[in-house]
Amino acid sequence: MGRLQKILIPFLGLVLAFCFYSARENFKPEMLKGKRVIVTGASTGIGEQMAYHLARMGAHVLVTARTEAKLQKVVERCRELGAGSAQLVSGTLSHHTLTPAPLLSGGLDMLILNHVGKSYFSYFDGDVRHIQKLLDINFLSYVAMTVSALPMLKQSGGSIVVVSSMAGKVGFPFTVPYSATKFALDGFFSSLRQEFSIQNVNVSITLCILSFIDTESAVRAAADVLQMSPAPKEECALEIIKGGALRQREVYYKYTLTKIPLLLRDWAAELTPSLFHFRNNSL
Ligand SMILES: NC(=O)C1=CN([C@@H]2O[C@H](COP(=O)(O)OP(=O)(O)OC[C@H]3O[C@@H](n4cnc5c(N)ncnc54)[C@H](OP(=O)(O)O)[C@@H]3O)[C@@H](O)[C@H]2O)C=CC1
Ligand SMILES: C[C@H](CCC(=O)O)[C@H]1CC[C@H]2[C@@H]3C(=O)C[C@@H]4C[C@H](O)CC[C@]4(C)[C@H]3CC[C@]12C
Repeated sequence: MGRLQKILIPFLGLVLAFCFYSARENFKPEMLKGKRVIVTGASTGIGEQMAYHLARMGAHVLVTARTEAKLQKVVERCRELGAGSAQLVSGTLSHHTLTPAPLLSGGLDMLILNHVGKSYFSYFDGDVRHIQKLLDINFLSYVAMTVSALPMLKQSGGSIVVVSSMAGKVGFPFTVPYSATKFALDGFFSSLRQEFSIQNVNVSITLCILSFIDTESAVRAAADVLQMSPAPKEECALEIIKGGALRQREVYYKYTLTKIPLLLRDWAAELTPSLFHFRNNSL
């Protein structure tokens, strides 16, 4: 890396950090009051905490996961915390999943795609079928739910929030299948965001790039191997909601060194529409 880059990259990072953090001060919890929000993967972990934050803000919350008993407890807690309403839909999410109907009868303001299938934190074992299954749960079901929810979100001028990972922006060892699914999310939703911008579709897409978070599944899988402490899931959940409510393109949580060079790549994406000739917003 040249001398100029050694000066430029940290400086750029500081400038962007200022922009990033100053925007967060515009968030007000009342932004979510009365809003209709679906949170997937909300029976535990970050999704469960997002449901509770949304409940405290007075949102109408619909939570999904496979384990109905856990979801029932989350719904009860949401009602105690002041949710406008709290509902659940239980079942496996896969590529043919449609967005849960109950809440959609009244419309939808925010779709938070958060669920994740079980994977391992060790060397890739060559199991292609596992990757196929994980792509279905972690990626294709996100696409299917987005397609199904889009008419409602266009009507409300709503938001899509996609929970991804630093492992979906940078190749880490021991996360090969999982990382492939998270990179796919970046490709699909970052490209879709560019099309929404060209076609003036008033639906925001927020990609959330998370570092190591102290959920039971992640700590169990990786705490012994990693040289870093996991960040709190409660704070992480709130940062995701803030980013979606402020219609930010990307939310990074936690802020780590690997973020700075990534911001340059994010900027590069902004230049892509200028590479095309458009006639009335179409090719
Ligand atoms: N924790 C971390 O360190 C990091 C997490 N992330 C991302 O954050 C998000 C949440 O992670 P985290 O809270 O740790 O995950 P958890 O394992 O704690 O929760 C996963 C959720 O997804 C649900 N789920 C699992 N399989 C399916 C399925 N086939 N269909 C529908 N729902 C399913 C689970 O409920 P049930 O089993 O009842 O279905 C649960 O509610 C994920 O997208 C993850 O990739 C990103 C970076 C770091
Ligand atoms: C070590 C990484 C953070 C480095 C940085 O912030 O600069 C972590 C970033 C993402 C983590 C993985 C992840 O996305 C969740 C997985 C969930 C699994 O259940 C097990 C753990 C993870 C592979 C987790 C491991 C640490 C990260 C790669």
